[in-house]
Amino acid sequence: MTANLQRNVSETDDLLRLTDVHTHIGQYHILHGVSFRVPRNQVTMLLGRNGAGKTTTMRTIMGLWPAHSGQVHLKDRAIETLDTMTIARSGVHYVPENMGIFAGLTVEENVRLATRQNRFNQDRLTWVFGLFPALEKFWHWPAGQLSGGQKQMLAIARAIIEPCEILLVDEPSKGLAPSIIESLIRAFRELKDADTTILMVEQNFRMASTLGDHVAIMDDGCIVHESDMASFVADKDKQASLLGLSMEAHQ
Ligand SMILES: Nc1ncnc2c1ncn2[C@@H]1O[C@H](COP(=O)(O)OP(=O)(O)OP(=O)(O)O)[C@@H](O)[C@H]1O
Repeated sequence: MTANLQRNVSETDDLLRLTDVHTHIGQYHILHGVSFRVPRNQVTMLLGRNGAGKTTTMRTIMGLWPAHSGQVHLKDRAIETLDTMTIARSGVHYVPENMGIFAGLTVEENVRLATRQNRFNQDRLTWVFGLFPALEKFWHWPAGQLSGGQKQMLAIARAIIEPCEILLVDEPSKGLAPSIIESLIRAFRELKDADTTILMVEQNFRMASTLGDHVAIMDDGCIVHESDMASFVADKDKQASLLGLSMEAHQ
């Protein structure tokens, strides 16, 4: 099957799709016509050098830095003109790079605040505890006292405590020890097995290549490559030319 044909067949099952998106931050034109797809029930990795525009893309999808032009489709619905709250309510949940947790509140309070009606669905909470047992253990601790890895787990738990269509996660492995990264990889794998669609920005190549099904590479505010992860991992020359030494643990 040719690449084009493959693309046409699978395009019908994109959960999220960006088409020619331009974003300005103040006077700066940051995204220059970004187009890529996030297939349903897959993990899509958004990779690229520092300053390529990955976080800006995530924030644009969430409406935090609205697109100046272009389209963002969630299934068949155009969401690029919606406000952030409406986008989140439509099922697009975001774990920002700074994690966005409240250090002075307990783990429980942090997760409770992320529920729609200030109460837990017990089955969902049990599922989250299964993914991140440390959160159950430290349920009544102030979030500020958690380790870096546990804070990341709390940030993800807040994003998945309510069912979502797609989870956006910005650099979850940043600053974490290898053993913690391995446990995050296991948790994301379980999420994926539970049919969660994920778009992730990641600097750790092992995490990106192990978890990713699909990959989009950014450079200077544009997408410069998009393919399935397996063929990108197999093409060492392409990795070197598009990513250089920008990723940790590059193989
Ligand atoms: N608030 C801002 N005001 C002006 N320019 C900004 C702002 N935030 C980001 N930029 C610029 O936008 C470009 C893209 O930044 P962005 O954070 O999206 O890149 P990134 O690929 O996520 O980088 P990194 O991997 O370092 O996090 C960079 O040139 C950055 O300097």
